[in-house]
Amino acid sequence: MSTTTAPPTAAATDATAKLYKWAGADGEFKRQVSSFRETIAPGTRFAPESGRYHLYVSLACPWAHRTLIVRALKGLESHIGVSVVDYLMTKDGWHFSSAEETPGCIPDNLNNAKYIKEIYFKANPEYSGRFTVPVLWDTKEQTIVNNESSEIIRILNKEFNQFSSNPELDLYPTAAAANIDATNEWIYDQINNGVYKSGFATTQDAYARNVTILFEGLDRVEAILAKNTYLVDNKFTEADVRLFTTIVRFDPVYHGHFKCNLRTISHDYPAILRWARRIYQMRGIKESVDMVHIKRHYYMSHIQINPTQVVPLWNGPDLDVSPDA
Ligand SMILES: N[C@@H](CCC(=O)N[C@@H](CS)C(=O)NCC(=O)O)C(=O)O
Repeated sequence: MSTTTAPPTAAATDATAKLYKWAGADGEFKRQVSSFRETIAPGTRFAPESGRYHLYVSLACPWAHRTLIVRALKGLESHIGVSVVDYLMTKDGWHFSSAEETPGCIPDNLNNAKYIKEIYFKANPEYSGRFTVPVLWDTKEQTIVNNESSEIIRILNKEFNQFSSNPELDLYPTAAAANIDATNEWIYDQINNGVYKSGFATTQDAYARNVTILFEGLDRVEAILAKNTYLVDNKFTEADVRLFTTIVRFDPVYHGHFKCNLRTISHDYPAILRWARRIYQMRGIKESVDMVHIKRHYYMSHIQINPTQVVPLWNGPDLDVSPDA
């Protein structure tokens, strides 16, 4: 098979053009660096307050899903509001729909935006990056505090304990911080972002390299979870949350849509499956998993890789089964 397939320039559709914008000239997908990187802390411009901050999320997006999970685990639902975009990403990006139009959606009742990009322009009229979710919005300063999920989950974990119904849960304990950071690094590169690097690769070489590295990462996780209940120090931490949102999408989406098909979680990774079931069954987590949004988003939005927009039937393994079964 050719390893140097050229982009179909003349016949390129809008969607195809977008795909090639995501991948570099070397065929490798490059994820943009997030641009709003403030934190929330007492005595600063962004002080912790109940009802002041708002999350803009997609139920489909694994990065946004992390923030919803931490919000639920920490019991912050009545202190931090949420708007949920439609699963379909159009050429103007994420947009809002009513719950009647698309069940699960929560329109933007704060800024009355129709598109997520309006939130970015409200925060910075000169903004020129991608319009990604999650977004942590400050209703007082009328700006975006942060749009990087890995930082938002640390903010939610630590800065709202006075309002939290579960303040004793610490997903990033100091004693485990170095191990969590080290684990996050390779799991992000090989797995969380690895599925995208496989699925959005535009050359055979880039795809084959990344999919191989991805499965080496999953094998490494399987070996850890065969001996441990959780990824780091045998305690449930943010490292587990960050991986969970990728694993829950793996068989129903990444295996087919992103061609990550060397193995499945269901059949080939029993320890990962057991771990995923344990997490899925924690309080508040299964309610955050919306397979309709997840499957339709990927299969219907990325028309450059699925032009028919047909969505496969299978939802992946049954995560309601007891992890000890
Ligand atoms: N680094 C960001 C990545 C967020 C991200 O890439 N979100 C995707 C959805 S899964 C998005 O909104 N993409 C829109 C775009 O790139 O135009 C984070 O972890 O928060």
